[in-house]
Amino acid sequence: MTKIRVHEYAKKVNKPSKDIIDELSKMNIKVNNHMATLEDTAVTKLDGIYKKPAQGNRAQGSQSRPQGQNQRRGQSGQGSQGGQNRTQGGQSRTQGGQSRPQSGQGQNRTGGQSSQGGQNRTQGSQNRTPSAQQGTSQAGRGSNFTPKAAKPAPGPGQRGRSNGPGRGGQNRNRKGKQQRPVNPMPPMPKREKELPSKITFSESLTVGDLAKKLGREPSEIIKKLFMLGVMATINQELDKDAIELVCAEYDVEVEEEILVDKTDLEVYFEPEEEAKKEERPSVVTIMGHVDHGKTTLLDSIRHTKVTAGEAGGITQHIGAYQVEEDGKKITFLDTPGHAAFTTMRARGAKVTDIAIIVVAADDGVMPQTVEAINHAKAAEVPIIIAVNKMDKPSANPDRVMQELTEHGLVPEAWGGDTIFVPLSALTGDGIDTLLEMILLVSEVGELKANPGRRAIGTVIEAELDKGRGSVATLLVQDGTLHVGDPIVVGNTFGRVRAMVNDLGRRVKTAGPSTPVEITGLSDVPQAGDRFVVFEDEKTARQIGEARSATALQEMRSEKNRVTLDNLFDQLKQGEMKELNLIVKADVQGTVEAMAASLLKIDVEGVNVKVIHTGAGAITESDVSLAAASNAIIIGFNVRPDVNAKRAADAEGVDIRLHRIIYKVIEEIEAAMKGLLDPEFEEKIIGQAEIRSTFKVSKVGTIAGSYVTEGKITRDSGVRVIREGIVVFEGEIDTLKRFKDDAKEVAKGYECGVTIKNFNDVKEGDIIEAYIMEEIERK
Ligand SMILES: Nc1nc2c(ncn2[C@@H]2O[C@H](COP(=O)(O)OP(=O)(O)OP(=O)(O)O)[C@@H](O)[C@H]2O)c(=O)[nH]1
Repeated sequence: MTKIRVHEYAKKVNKPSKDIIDELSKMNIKVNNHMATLEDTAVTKLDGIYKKPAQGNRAQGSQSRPQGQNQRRGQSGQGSQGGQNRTQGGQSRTQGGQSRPQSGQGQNRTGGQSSQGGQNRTQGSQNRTPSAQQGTSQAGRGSNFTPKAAKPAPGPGQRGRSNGPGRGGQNRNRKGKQQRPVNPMPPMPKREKELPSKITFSESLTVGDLAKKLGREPSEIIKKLFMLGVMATINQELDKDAIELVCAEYDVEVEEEILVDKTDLEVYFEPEEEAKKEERPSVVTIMGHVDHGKTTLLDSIRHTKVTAGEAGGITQHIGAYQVEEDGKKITFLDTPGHAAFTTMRARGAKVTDIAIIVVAADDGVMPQTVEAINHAKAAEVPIIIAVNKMDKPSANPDRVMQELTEHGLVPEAWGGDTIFVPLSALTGDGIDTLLEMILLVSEVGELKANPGRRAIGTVIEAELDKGRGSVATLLVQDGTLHVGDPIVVGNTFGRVRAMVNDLGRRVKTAGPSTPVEITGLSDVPQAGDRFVVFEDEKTARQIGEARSATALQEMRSEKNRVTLDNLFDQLKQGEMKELNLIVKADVQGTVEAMAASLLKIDVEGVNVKVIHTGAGAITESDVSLAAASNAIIIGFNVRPDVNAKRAADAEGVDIRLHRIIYKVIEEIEAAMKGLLDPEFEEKIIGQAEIRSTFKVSKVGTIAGSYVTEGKITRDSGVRVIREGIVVFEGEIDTLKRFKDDAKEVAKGYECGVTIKNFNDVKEGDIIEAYIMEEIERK
């Protein structure tokens, strides 16, 4: 009888593998993970547990979505009865409250204050664990002054006073007023001021400020501090401890307001309460070496799984797509290659839950396979190895396994825990198993999100579309995105005007792990940018505008990227020992040839390192990889696409475009030696129309002209254009306004021009003036 694995058993009894593993550990049967095989005895024991309840579960399970969800719920708190879950949530919230005492307590307090102040306050002080602790420690520390402290131990006193009448908070004001006349003249009137139940501060407060917040004289606070062993003056900044000590004396709750930078989108990515979370599809990235079949695999998965179910659906490449397997969804990021993965990571966005690394069985582990593995490991993302091209006669999966073992990925067949799936992206064989494995790994990962919250997520792709304006594919990572939502995406903002899913269908909402293409943004964001939905458009606009302003500023101040122009300086200053290059060319052969020649460059011990190569246009991912690793991009017979260009400008990444290989090598060598010639770019500054000509002996032909555009300057270069053809190119000899020499003549004015070594000007000719501008060094 063949041994059954944990996950297989789990599937059989319709339970998450994790449950099975837990049960096994209760039975003292040790298993490493869900891939472990089960002894017959273990199976029998498990059967004892699962055979009966399994039925019940199944019945329950079948109500909604299959397995996972129900199981998981069952596991955490018996299913769909929100009540229990919620209770749990409450607990976790309280827990959360410990780290930030405010939240939970704050609620109690506020509620309390308005209604029955006294009671709640008591409750509040019980709750106030952290400060209470401090209170005790302080009491301990300064036990010698406890009696004194007890006197103003104003808490009770205060309470007595304010609550004395036993009426609620609503009387407070009146009470305050009543009290004044009662305590006629004597001490300080402020004494009568009622203590607040709670004060807030951020970072620190001066004694004066604290006094104000407490409605007490600064001298009183200073005295208190003195009794607590802290010598302070009115302008002294008090730290959190001191503030809490003083407030504890007054029995006033303290809340430290953590100053949140509202424009920092990361803030909104704070973890959610567990209770509201539901299972969400996993997000998968496919990586691997060039030509190992990433694209084919992505297409193959998509075609077998999507079009089958969605007859007539025209798949649309929006940068990600979803397929369904076993009734569960899986989201694939459609931009293969770890550059895309790096883009996200370089921006701090953790998008991928599982990395599929494709290795061609006939080619084995290649440099980019290793890179991909390293990327996935660095991101702590579980890896599944897809051993591709199994249909080829030369396929040698054992070799792949062997080679990967050297990189710490040991197949479970050999006692390790890495999942290897042999498949053929071309024929489709093995793809189902791959999808099953993905579901398995995501099940173990317990991926959850709360569809009820406002959406947050990451930009997968974005571009400017002629007709639709800014178009961005967003991956909703938590919450649900709705049409009409006010949204901040990276440094842009807007309202979600329309949403289209990966099947090209218009949708109104998009839940967790769903990719959608949206329009309605004010500008084009960048891949890897975060997005956050806000409660109203005004907030979104404010935050978006603030972010774009800071981004602009940062861009201006950020000049330390390596470029060929500053390369020599950086090398000289010893800032760099290595020159990182990314090489893109039109065909793979050229890429390799170029990379090889570049690696041969040897200038004074500086290492040239080609960190990435590829055939095809320079993409935004190349740029972000360059930005992340301070590299220069070299393009041979290729151009950056629109997004790449924009990203390069924004990130200050140097892209060098060439058509001749030795020029590339020469340029890099020259740059390393500091011999790069300054680069100039022609800039057309104006145009004039010749309206009449005068021959003047000794001077030549003067062109009586009218400046129609821009300006003509004395030192500009000129071209004479006749019927669209350049008939002469040279320099201005003289430029006059009436009789006087002019330095420049602007649009709308007439002038007389003579051109050096050219007298054949004719009426109707156009003089185009240009200057050569040195390109700004980065
Ligand atoms: N025989 C066979 N060929 C395959 C298989 N998968 C992919 N190929 C072929 O391998 C070549 C490269 O496949 P791609 O999917 O373009 O590879 P890639 O990894 O996306 O390549 P890059 O985009 O250049 O990084 C293509 O000619 C595919 O037809 C497979 O399972 N079997």
